[in-house]
Amino acid sequence: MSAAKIPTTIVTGFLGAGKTTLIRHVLENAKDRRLALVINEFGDIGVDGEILRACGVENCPEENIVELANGCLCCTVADDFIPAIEALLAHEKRPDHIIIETSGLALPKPLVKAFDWPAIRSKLTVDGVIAVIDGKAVAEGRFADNLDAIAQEREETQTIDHDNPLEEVFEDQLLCADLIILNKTDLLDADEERAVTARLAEGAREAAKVVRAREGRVDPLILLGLNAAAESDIANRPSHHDLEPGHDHDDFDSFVVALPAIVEPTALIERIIGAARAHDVLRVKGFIEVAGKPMRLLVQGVGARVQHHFDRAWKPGEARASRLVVIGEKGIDRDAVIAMLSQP
Ligand SMILES: Nc1nc2c(ncn2[C@@H]2O[C@H](COP(=O)(O)OP(=O)(O)OP(=O)(O)O)[C@@H](O)[C@H]2O)c(=O)[nH]1
Repeated sequence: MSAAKIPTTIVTGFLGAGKTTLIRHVLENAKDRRLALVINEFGDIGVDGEILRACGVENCPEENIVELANGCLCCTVADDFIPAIEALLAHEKRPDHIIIETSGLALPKPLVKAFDWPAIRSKLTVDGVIAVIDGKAVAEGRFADNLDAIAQEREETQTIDHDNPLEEVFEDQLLCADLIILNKTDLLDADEERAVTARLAEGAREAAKVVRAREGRVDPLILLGLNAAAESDIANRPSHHDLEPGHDHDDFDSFVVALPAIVEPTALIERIIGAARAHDVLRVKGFIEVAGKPMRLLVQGVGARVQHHFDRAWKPGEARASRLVVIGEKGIDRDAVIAMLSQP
């Protein structure tokens, strides 16, 4: 008997939108299914994989978590993605469902296309593309272009061209989605939420539903089992890059800042906020050693909104390195950011 295709969910969404948070919620609440994860990050440090491994849930054992750090899955489909999937399928127990977290800068469409390749098509199907949206970032105009103007341009010229690289990535992710999670609703007032919902509905495919969420808390029954077979529906998922080659993450830059152990988290958080404001840092994340503490400090910044908490104890023998990955637009003043973050 030939095995049924394994449903695979692609989770897309701009840097810091809440993809890892959403996946963590799925891991903790879909215990009836054996899950596998493929996690792709733009920066050099595998922070998302670390966070998800730290959940330690039985339905997603460590061997089922594959990390593809330092790259962008959409550009390395053949080199990285296919071998990762083959390795997952080689395990004795096949996963019931695979979840792929793409990097915040990845375009989902090339990945969906890979599911149309014979080697993958016979084994997997794209159950759905889920776009996680940072509602506050949209409300603040982070990806601003007037969606009416975009729709009109698309109608008139069949192309969508923007100066703002953030917007192109955001738009591509939205246009590929079967389901849109409007996340961070706790940061939106009623007017903002109405406006953002309307903009998402305009920018997305007609079939895509918008579901509101806080901390990615959405019932896995809503997220998994969409049966979209997106690989057979690629033509209906327009992209900025359909007519022009090239990829937007050339417009972004990432680097790692190594720090000594800190004494006081608040002072570091203030420095990160200062650097984010002064140099338009898009994303900061990493683990920090706090002198005298047995736990590692997880630091997460999305723009100037920075959160931190101790996520788990350092393991015996584990290098207690303090490293933050920083992502900004190309041309970000790397030295100035490093100097600001490194101040004693
Ligand atoms: N206020 C608020 N913060 C949230 C919510 N969901 C996630 N966050 C925070 O946003 C930050 C980024 O969340 P992640 O889940 O790491 O986002 P991501 O999309 O995986 O980020 P990248 O993989 O770096 O692109 C973290 O500090 C989260 O705690 C939410 O609903 N409300």
